[in-house]
Amino acid sequence: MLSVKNLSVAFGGVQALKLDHFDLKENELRVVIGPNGAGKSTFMDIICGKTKPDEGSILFKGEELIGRSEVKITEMGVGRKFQKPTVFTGLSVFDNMLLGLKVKKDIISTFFYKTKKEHLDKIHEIALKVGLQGDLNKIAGSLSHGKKQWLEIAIVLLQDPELMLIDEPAAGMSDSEAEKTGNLLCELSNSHSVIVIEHDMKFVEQIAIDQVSVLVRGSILTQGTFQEVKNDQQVIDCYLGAPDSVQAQRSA
Ligand SMILES: Nc1ncnc2c1ncn2[C@@H]1O[C@H](COP(=O)(O)OP(=O)(O)OP(=O)(O)O)[C@@H](O)[C@H]1O
Repeated sequence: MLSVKNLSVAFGGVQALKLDHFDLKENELRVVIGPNGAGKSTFMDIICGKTKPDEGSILFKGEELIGRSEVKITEMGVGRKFQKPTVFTGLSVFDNMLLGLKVKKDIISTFFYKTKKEHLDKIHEIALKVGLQGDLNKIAGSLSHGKKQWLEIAIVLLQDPELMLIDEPAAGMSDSEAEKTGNLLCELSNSHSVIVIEHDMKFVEQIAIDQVSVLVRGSILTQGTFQEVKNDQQVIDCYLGAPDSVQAQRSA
């Protein structure tokens, strides 16, 4: 599904990413963890075309992503959810989802657009999937932080992505919202490939049904099951044992 080779980028002389290789299988859920500044968001920014790397290759279903625009990469089937919700807070949940639909958006099509039954069905199906079926008429700005995040995930799903990139989905959520989000991500991985960046190790444990990759100073330090990674002395030294890690804060 995704094959990354020799990917690197530096910002003003600071090497933000230097990945030898990174592979993701179809319908795999990969969690990427690592300290602040390790290059996790930069990695996702490069995959989705937001940041241009200095060198490297990213093959998505055999096609090169490097050099393509963000719009083209989205059209190819890569969806990105950023950490901070970016929904239109003055619009209803339904209207936010309608705007997220994958439909022709040139001026003529937009002017003559009428909501089609298949689009309505799709909005309702995805609202049900993310747990927003009872909130479609609510103003998005009135939703809890957790529900705003689910709306963001719904908007990504409306683009029919095959690969979903999800940045810190559980940040700022209550325990019950985080648990529901974890269940949703595991369910989504039955039909999508998913890469999740996360700091919260309790949440990582819930969603780490496949492999966890540990990124440190722009490179993969190690990769394995949750238990393998959690007990890896290098990971403890570089990340989990650090005084500012979420793990440390939770057990303090
Ligand atoms: N646009 C940019 N311009 C300059 N430096 C950048 C830019 N984006 C990222 N960096 C730097 O690249 C490095 C990697 O940052 P990145 O945000 O990818 O890390 P991260 O692992 O996602 O961190 P966090 O967990 O705090 O979100 C950091 O040193 C950061 O300051």
